[in-house]
Amino acid sequence: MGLQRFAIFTNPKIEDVLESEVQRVLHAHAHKTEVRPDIEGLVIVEVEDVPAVCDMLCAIRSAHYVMRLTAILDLPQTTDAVQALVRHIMEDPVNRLPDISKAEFFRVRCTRLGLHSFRSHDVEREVGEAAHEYHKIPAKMRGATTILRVDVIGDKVVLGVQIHGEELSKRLHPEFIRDASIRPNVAFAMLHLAGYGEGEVLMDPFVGSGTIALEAAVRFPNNKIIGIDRSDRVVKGARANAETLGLTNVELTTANARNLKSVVARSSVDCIVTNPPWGIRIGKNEEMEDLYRGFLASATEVLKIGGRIACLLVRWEAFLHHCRSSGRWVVKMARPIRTGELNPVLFIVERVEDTMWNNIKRDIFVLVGDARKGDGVTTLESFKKQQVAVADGAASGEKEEAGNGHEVEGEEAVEGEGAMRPRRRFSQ
Ligand SMILES: C[S@@+](CC[C@H](N)C(=O)[O-])C[C@H]1O[C@@H](n2cnc3c(N)ncnc32)[C@H](O)[C@@H]1O
Repeated sequence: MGLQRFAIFTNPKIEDVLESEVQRVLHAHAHKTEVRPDIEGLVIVEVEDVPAVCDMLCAIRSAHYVMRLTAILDLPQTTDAVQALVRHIMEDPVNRLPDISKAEFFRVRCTRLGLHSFRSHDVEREVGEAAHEYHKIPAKMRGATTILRVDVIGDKVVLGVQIHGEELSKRLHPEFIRDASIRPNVAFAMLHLAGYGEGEVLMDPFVGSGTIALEAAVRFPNNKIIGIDRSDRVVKGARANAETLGLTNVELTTANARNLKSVVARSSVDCIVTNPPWGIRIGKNEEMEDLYRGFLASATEVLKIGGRIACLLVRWEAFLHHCRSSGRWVVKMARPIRTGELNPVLFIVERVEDTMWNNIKRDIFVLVGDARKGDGVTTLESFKKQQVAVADGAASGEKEEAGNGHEVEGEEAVEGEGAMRPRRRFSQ
């Protein structure tokens, strides 16, 4: 049984998510996986060429598309780069031109990332003409099931034959898609990075065409998934997508993301995964800030303690500011994900115990105790007085003693049954 190399593309900066899914899905069949640091978005897998392998690869949800890999070439650094590339391919067509000899029709697709003096369309046209000349097979723009790929990523060119028709990441929008929709493979990565799992209630308060909610509903058919959008038209479109896909575990409702309590009970949601409006074309800074502040305040009410928000944002400063200043959130991750020409940042924040507690903790000390259990803390003023007493105790060398005996590192809140004691000086 021979080995075959496949090139799998996703959005740049989530290659690690793709690689781990490839390893899980292909399991023992994958001999080697490789993330190429010089080619953004690419994972290469060397795999046993068994019949089921293509089906397994097409089931990978963090992939945009998969190709049987023919060659990786350097892009000629000349003014006629596309023509020079075609000449280079045709010097050794057996090893460089993807094999489409059995196709009835074909078309060439090019994804281009980086700064170049040509367009994707130029590559598609020039390589298409050369392949047609060589294989004597007609090209067809619509309906061709054989897709020869020539992807230009920076100064590298990846050549191969796509092993499926439509892009895998077009799977969730059979009826309706918005301009602002993200791809399902990005939705998969957001859910994965948020640690969303079996049995958890998920909410997307800016659901749009439903990408994130539908992706979660496919993966976790027994979970409860709630999608909200303020537009009736959009909610109808997302419902149509869910119905066509036969998904029955998604509730889609018209509502405002600033008032999530109108849809779900307090502390009933485990995870919010969403991409709110980015305010690229419209939306003043203040409007976006106001929206993010309102959404975070509302999320605070419906999310359980320990629950997470995964939020993909372009103008993220206001979101981060509100997270930090409220004291209710701990930032777990900030990771840019390339989507088209933009680099939005995926924030993952976790809902932590108590506002007053965390604000004060940030100022001076982490204290042992739990305000909710009535450890003598009722108001901000009384809490501050205790701080002074505690600080005095620390200065005089009073011994630390945690109620539950757990050592706590860094910024984590300290929980326990014991009296409030100074644990660790804080700097932020
Ligand atoms: C960027 S789109 C979401 C796209 C979605 N993730 C998808 O893949 O289709 C943002 C959505 O938020 C909705 N929206 C804007 N403000 C809102 C608000 N205050 N409450 C609820 N939805 C809102 C818009 O109608 C829009 O559909």
